[in-house]
Amino acid sequence: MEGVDHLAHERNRAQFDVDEMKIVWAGSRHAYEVSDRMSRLVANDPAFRKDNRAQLTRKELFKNTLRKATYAWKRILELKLSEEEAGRLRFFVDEPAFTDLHWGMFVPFLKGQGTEEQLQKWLPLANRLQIIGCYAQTELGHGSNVQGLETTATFDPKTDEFVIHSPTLTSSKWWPGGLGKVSTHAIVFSRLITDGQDYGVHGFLVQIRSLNDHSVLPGITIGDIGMKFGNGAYNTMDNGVMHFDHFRIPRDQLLTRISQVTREGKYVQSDAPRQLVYGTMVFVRKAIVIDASSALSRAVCIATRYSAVRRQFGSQDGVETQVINYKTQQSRLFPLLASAYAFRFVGEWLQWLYTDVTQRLAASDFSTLPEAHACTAGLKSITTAATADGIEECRKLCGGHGYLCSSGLPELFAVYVPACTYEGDNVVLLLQVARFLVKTMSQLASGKKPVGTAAYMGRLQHLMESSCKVQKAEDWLNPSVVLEVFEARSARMSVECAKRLGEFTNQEEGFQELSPSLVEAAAAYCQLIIVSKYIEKLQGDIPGKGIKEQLQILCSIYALYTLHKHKGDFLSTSTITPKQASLADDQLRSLYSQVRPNAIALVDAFNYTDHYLGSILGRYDGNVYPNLYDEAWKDPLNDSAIPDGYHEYIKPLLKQQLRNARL
Ligand SMILES: CCCCCCCCCCCCCCCCCCCCCC(=O)SCCNC(=O)CCNC(=O)[C@H](O)C(C)(C)COP(=O)(O)OP(=O)(O)OC[C@H]1O[C@@H](n2cnc3c(N)ncnc32)[C@H](O)[C@@H]1OP(=O)(O)O
Ligand SMILES: Cc1cc2nc3c(=O)[nH]c(=O)nc-3n(C[C@H](O)[C@H](O)[C@H](O)COP(=O)(O)OP(=O)(O)OC[C@H]3O[C@@H](n4cnc5c(N)ncnc54)[C@H](O)[C@@H]3O)c2cc1C
Repeated sequence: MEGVDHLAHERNRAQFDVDEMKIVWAGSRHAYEVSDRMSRLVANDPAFRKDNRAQLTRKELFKNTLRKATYAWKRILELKLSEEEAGRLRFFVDEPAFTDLHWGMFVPFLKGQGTEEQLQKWLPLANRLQIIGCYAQTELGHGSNVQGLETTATFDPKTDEFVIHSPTLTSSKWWPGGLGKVSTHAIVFSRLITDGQDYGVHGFLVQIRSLNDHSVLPGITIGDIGMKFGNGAYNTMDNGVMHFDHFRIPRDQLLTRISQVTREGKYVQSDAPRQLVYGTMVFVRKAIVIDASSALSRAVCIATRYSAVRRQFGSQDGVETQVINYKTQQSRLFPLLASAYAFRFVGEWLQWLYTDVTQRLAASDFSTLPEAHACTAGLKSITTAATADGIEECRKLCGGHGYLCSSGLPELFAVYVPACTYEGDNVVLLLQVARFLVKTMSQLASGKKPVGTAAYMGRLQHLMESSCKVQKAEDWLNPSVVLEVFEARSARMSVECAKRLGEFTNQEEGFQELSPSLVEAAAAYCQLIIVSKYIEKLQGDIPGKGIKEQLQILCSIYALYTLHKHKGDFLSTSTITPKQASLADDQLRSLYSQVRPNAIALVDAFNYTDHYLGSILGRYDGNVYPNLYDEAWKDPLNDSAIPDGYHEYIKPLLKQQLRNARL
């Protein structure tokens, strides 16, 4: 029954204007129009077909990715797309490729660390893809510990060059995407050594392959690091290994916005903090938070549509029940739907914070850098962990069919999970947030007023003594009650950690010992940010029929579900009583019932094409079964009724059994 909308009855139940919600989700009418246009452009072009990825060998897969990435670039030039349009086009092509690292890390690092002269030389080449760059920071022996990197860049005043060298096996660059087979250039993080002194890690621009025949330059060894988790998935990317043997580059290829080496070999540092060398990581972590809402919403869209199509067990009128009507299904699915919206809005805020800090840095105001680092690191950690778990939960919500590649969920999971590791392991990043909190607490004692997301710490005494006012379930719908409860829980966990840290004579030893609790306090702070930014968003003007009401319901679900999941924190800090926790659960159930009639429309608001979703279970028209059935026959195993290997293995086996039976 092609052409029939099996979910039409669900769409007719919606109590809000879906088209207006699409604009809220996209961030603005302009952003919506760009996304909508780019997603259709990709979906309607057969060159971007992706449904066969799981069946391709690594070599076929990789070549196919090169074809798509270069074709996408050709279309970008032909259509004269803006930077924004080009970014959205690449997003909807939905295939990790060398271009992600070129545009996502190489170019931003150049822009952030290069001087005007360096930008004039390199940026036009990079912007026209006349050179292709990657970001070579991580090594075989060190990833998290950036200060522990071993590659050296030793200045040779005789030739006015840096000598890039990998002194050990563990100093080999290991993981950079785009390095293995494609990039012509790399940002290579190396320890700067001049005049016998080691000045720590700096970024160097290094040409690694010939621009004539793509051969690796003499003195460098490069390869791909091998297959990664899942079929298809992230194997479209050539994550690479690179070893240097005294490879020479000109002195002006040290990217020198924060420090320089003079012709004589003197190291000169600017006034800017050296942490600015980590600036690209802040930029990408912010992008990863926004990306988390995309990945989670995609999985939720599939699971929600399929849950409305799927029926199991009878009901009184003889029609089987849609699985979306089971309270357990709702209690697993709707918090993920709410989280997708919550991550979207915190991502919007993070974008604002990033723009703000960038403008301040340009004016040599470094005061908000620690907060920007803590927020990007912490929110990257919380949102990627919840999204990875959420995608897997969506697979389970789709029962057996969720395990088929044609559901789109296995590949989405395999592509997504490394987000918990890349751009900073999630635990390592939460420990950075914990350091920020401990520092903020200690500065309180010296009278420094906390600002931004830590401003609530200024009301510490009140938050330590306040008691939650909830008496009935509906009281949990009051945003100021919810906000204060999250503030009190976060403040009390931080105070408890600080108090216990004070019992150690050696602070660093105490930090190591208490790190599991510190990570929990850091997570509480990040969840508070997500809840508070969502509440702030609702205080603004949000036009459109029923839009604000739906967003309020989802905000309450995100907050109360988070409270439910971390009940132990709220109870052990005496922020709420067991009775209040149980009232929160009552309120949650009631909220789930309010989401139910709007569920399909709320996922339609993501405006994903069937091409982007890549899922038979998540099809817009809900016509799942015939398509699932047809898809099975396309598997190469079904090319013939008798499989390869029958004559070799199965036939002799059956013959043997027959002989044994006769004996
Ligand atoms: C590309 C995407 C775009 C695509 C675009 C296409 C469009 C599609 C859009 C989709 C987009 C997404 C898609 C994703 C695809 C991704 C592909 C995979 C990419 C993966 C790339 C990578 O994977 S690339 C390697 C990343 N590798 C790390 O991530 C190492 C972690 N490890 C550290 O990050 C540090 O090493 C660690 C721990 C802080 C300790 O640093 P440390 O040793 O120096 O130690 P300390 O703790 O002592 O820190 C000393 C002081 O620095 C302060 N500080 C520290 N960091 C700071 C910072 N960043 N900014 C400011 N301040 C900072 C700190 O707060 C202290 O401040 P204070 O002294 O005042 O207290
Ligand atoms: C798909 C993918 C793409 C990548 N792309 C790039 C790229 O383009 N360029 C690039 O340079 N790198 C890249 N990386 C590397 C990535 O950034 C690192 O793997 C990441 O930063 C984690 O570092 P690690 O591997 O050293 O983990 P480790 O630090 O070795 O982590 C191992 C375990 O130790 C724990 N741990 C480590 N330190 C501490 C601590 N201080 N306290 C408590 N626990 C700790 C961690 O929590 C983790 O459980 C990529 C990685 C992946 C998976």
